[in-house]
Amino acid sequence: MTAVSAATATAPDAPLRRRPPSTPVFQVRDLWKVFGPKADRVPGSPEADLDAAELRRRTGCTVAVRDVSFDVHPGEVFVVMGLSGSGKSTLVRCLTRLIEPTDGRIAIDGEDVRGMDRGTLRQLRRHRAAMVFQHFGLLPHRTVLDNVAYGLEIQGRGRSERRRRAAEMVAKVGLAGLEGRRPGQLSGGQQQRVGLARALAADPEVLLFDEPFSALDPLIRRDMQEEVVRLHREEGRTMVFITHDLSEALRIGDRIALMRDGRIVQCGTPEEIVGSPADDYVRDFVRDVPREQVLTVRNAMRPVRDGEAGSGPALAPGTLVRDAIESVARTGLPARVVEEGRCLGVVDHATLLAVVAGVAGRAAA
Ligand SMILES: Nc1ncnc2c1ncn2[C@@H]1O[C@H](COP(=O)(O)OP(=O)(O)OP(=O)(O)O)[C@@H](O)[C@H]1O
Repeated sequence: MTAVSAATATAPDAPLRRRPPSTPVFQVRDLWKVFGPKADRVPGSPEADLDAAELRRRTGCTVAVRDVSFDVHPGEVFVVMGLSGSGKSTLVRCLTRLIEPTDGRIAIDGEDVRGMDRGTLRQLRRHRAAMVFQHFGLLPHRTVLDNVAYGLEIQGRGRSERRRRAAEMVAKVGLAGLEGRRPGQLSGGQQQRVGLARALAADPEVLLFDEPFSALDPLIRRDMQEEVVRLHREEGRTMVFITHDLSEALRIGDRIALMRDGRIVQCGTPEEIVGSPADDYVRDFVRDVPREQVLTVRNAMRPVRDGEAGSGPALAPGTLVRDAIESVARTGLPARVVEEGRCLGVVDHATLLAVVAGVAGRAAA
């Protein structure tokens, strides 16, 4: 079984920067990462538009990230999703220059990352944007508590503070009572939780997860996804999460960047990606998603007809179609979509079925 952990540690007096409220945590503009000889000649050149095999044949280079721009907002779970080889890991490693970008701009809290010297970068990775890897073992001879405290130890925190904070984090991830065990005495899911607690103990502003749960069996995986969502709700910490699993992305993401061949082909909320795919590739990607579990009544409703505004159950615009189906089935009446006392529209059997059948736009027309 694998475990997660985080790059942690720094001097105890390191400055923790606080950004003005509206500044994105990460701002990425026109970012390229090209592997191979003379890589810096590729971005923006005619060769950059060649297909991967031809580019490799002519230049020996691979474009892993291709002219990518996006923002990560404070407090959101931003998911980078795509098939194997689409560039997810390279992109996220570029954010803290674990991989050196070839071209483009990256800012954290408005501060230029590409201009940072080595010391500042180390601070960045340890304090501000900690990476939680899938294959990053816990220390086998240390207890759960000491594993969680490890990052704080390297940060130079005092023993009592370390133990207090580590115990807090162990409880937070649901492992209270197991503090004295060693990693080998834990299940895979429990080991993941230790890794998560270790990352949280260091209190980074952003957690960067690289497929942390992909080696777990489906039930434990689901458990860990819920754990991440819960921690996110409780703490409001910004998270960037890589996955190749669409259902995982839809479950945990506030927004999803869908990558293909190094490009972001669509960036939006789960509802935008499933409800309004940007092209045939995205449409194909989300074809099998149960739409009623992602789309809300705001996008399913039709205009109100005479006499409807005062009857039927009232639903908030953000209600999932799945839940609206239950209301309509239970009452036998069309449901009103109500916001601040105003009826915005109505969902009835036909509009809800149209969502399930994937013909919602056509039915509303
Ligand atoms: N060090 C490297 N040298 C050359 N090419 C690389 C290097 N690292 C990655 N690549 C290539 O860059 C592309 C993107 O790889 P990357 O690992 O970022 O994709 P990914 O979407 O994270 O894939 P996976 O889900 O399999 O981890 C791939 O074509 C890969 O072969």
